[in-house]
Amino acid sequence: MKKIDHIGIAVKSIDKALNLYKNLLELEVTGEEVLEDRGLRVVFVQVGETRIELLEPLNENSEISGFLAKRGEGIHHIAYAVDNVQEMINKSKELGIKPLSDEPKDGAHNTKVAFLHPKTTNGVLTELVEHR
Ligand SMILES: C[C@H](C(=O)O)C(=O)SCCNC(=O)CCNC(=O)[C@H](O)C(C)(C)COP(=O)(O)OP(=O)(O)OC[C@H]1O[C@@H](n2cnc3c(N)ncnc32)[C@H](O)[C@@H]1OP(=O)(O)O
Ligand SMILES: [Co+2]
Repeated sequence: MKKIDHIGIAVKSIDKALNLYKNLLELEVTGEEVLEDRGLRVVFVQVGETRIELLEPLNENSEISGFLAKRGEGIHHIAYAVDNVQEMINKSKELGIKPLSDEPKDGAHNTKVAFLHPKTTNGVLTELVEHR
């Protein structure tokens, strides 16, 4: 599978952001999911073969709170669909790219995910996604 799985966008309010994606662009919006561990509310918007992932903080300790405080709303990460996240974590280390965990973690919609540190990926926080 070679495609961009989704583009993550940090927003203050998903409901307000949907004015663009739903009301203007009339894209299909999937059900919301709450990721308590990450402190996030997440909604996906289908765009052809890929998706936009809208990320809203549930609290000030969420995984995107620092980003919103420092940079404001905007593109947060790009996620690539891969066949095996664990293999990609191992391979990234061999290539000098720094994974943020040694093992995959749970992502939205029953996925396994890993992130690569933006300092080792040209300033772009990069996510690897494996659909179960
Ligand atoms: C699960 C779900 C799913 O898809 O299924 C998701 O996407 S969850 C999506 C949300 N979850 C995650 O992102 C989890 C993984 N992310 C992280 O662990 C962290 O956000 C992190 C390690 C990338 C950055 O955390 P940190 O505490 O180091 O934050 P800092 O603010 O100190 O950032 C350190 C340096 O990285 C830069 N930086 C931080 N965040 C980003 C970003 N999103 N894109 C590009 N650069 C970034 C900062 O500007 C700073 O650069 P400088 O030093 O030059 O100022
Ligand atoms: Co994501």
